[in-house]
Amino acid sequence: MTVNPDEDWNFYWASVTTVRSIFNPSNDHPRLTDNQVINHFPNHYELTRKDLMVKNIKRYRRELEKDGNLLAEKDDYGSYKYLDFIPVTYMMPADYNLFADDFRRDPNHTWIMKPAGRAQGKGIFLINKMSQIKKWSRDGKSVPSAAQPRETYVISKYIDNPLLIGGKKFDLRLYVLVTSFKPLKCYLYRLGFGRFCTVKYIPSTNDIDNMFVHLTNVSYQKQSEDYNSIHGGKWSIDNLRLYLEGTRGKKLTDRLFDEISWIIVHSLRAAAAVITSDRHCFECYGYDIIIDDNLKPWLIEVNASPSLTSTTANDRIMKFKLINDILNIVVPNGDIPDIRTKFSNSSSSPEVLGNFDVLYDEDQALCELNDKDFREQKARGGIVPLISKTGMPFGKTKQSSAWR
Ligand SMILES: Nc1ncnc2c1ncn2[C@@H]1O[C@H](COP(=O)(O)OP(=O)(O)OP(=O)(O)O)[C@@H](O)[C@H]1O
Repeated sequence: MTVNPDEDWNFYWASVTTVRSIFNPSNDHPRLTDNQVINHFPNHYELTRKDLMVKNIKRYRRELEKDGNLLAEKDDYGSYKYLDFIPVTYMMPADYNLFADDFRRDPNHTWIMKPAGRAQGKGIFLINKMSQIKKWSRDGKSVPSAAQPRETYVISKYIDNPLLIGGKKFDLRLYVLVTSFKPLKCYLYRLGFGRFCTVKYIPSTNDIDNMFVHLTNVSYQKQSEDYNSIHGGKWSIDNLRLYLEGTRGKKLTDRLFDEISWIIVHSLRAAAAVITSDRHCFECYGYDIIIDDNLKPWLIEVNASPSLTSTTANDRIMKFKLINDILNIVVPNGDIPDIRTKFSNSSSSPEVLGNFDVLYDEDQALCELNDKDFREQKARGGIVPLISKTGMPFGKTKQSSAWR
């Protein structure tokens, strides 16, 4: 759809395709006015395409490491101590040799192949033999041409020890609103949920073709004959949290949710270096997180257009609230937006935040670090000040307010 941004609108909830067209410099669109806000950043795909997200997080870690930043410290096995939150991932076919080396070192591990730019579980498959990837490589060779180049895939280490509830695998769908990347300001929604598989998880090598066991996407699970349309295979974060506190204890549960906040903030910081922080833009991302049975969270993917369709009555209420709460933050009081004072007036008061909590506000984080703390941190190796409003480093020592 082509849209003339000069039309009479102030707030646009657009598809990613429309946004691409609006920000495409070769299109003949007039510039957006100061009174127009839109729901995607121009190059959001730096975070929301699977391959680019991984590339940017890897670059972010490398840069911190080069700066001698303590955040990029590694353990004795060479893994990042604090920033090891994405499964080992390679681009295919570009990184084929690197992947092959890794595969040979640990030939019993299962890997998951995913087309970089698709969604809803489409085109995903699991492999645990080198012959399977060779076959994929051979089959693809006949297809690509200059006009239709080969689709990029990512291949990631499969998290084969997911935390199970009732014997089933699940992941978390969390909503994160970003109103600015530079400085970074982001909000976390309290009403996320767990999305469960319909079939019990059996970590057997024979079962790698049954995607009802392995993929938690609702769009996929809906096709299963075991799909329950009353609860839709979803469980609220509050209930999940209660369950985890009951089974694993409060301390470990708090730490898990702190680590999830940590992952979100650092993935956004990684993207902030390359995303155009256009002041007309805000974006609500759908974060997909898998928790393993050691209660370690892993970032699987960030979606630019998380589904707003509802599968159950509760879902409909939650999504209604989500849209309402986003609107209250980005268009406070229903006033005409003005990007010169973008979302600045009231966007942190509880009435405006609704079910959102400010997760990270770079402006505030920097201001609230007093000189002494800052100098001490610098002296300890130039650590980037990533400090919550309470003065505590995010995710490491105190439960962030977003989950209370
Ligand atoms: N490394 C992994 N380890 C274990 N499970 C994974 C891994 N990567 C993906 N999955 C499973 O596969 C599902 C689909 O993966 P992913 O979200 O990356 O693809 P998608 O098709 O883009 O889905 P979406 O519709 O959420 O955009 C995840 O929800 C998760 O259940």
